[in-house]
Amino acid sequence: MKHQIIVAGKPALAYAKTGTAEYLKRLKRYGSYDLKHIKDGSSEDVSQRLLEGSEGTLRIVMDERGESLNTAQLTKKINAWEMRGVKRASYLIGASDGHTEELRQQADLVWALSPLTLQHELALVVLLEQLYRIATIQRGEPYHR
Ligand SMILES: C[S@@+](CC[C@H](N)C(=O)[O-])C[C@H]1O[C@@H](n2cnc3c(N)ncnc32)[C@H](O)[C@@H]1O
Repeated sequence: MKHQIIVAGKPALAYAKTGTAEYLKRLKRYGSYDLKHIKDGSSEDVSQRLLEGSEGTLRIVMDERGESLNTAQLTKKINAWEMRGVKRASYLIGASDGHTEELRQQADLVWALSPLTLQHELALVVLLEQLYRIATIQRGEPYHR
């Protein structure tokens, strides 16, 4: 399965840029993980861009109100999607005002990394670390303990 991560707004925080670059570099060994930044704006505009950008893919909407899953549960879900023949998944990170209800309704999964509201670039780094962790679990490598 190919993974694309779409984030609203340009990268601005130095620590997040470093973390993002580190996990994207690590993920290269494991498959296709593409990061796209889209223009920031109102919740409605950003959600519309996220909807369009993820057209035809499995949609995972990142949102603190979503389902709380541990890493093993997420790994199982990704394995099941791959078994079902899903070719592309999109992980959608919103802007300061969050996602519209319409976008949440169009999601295959609304996933909360935690019940805390995270700055969107920090949410991106946590998401990438989890995707890396899941990729190592799928390969049977010892990163996850
Ligand atoms: C600053 S947050 C937006 C908060 C906004 N007040 C809301 O109601 O959603 C920006 C984006 O970061 C992501 N995000 C923040 N915290 C998250 C969490 N705990 N789990 C998953 N995604 C999160 C979401 O995609 C969110 O749209």
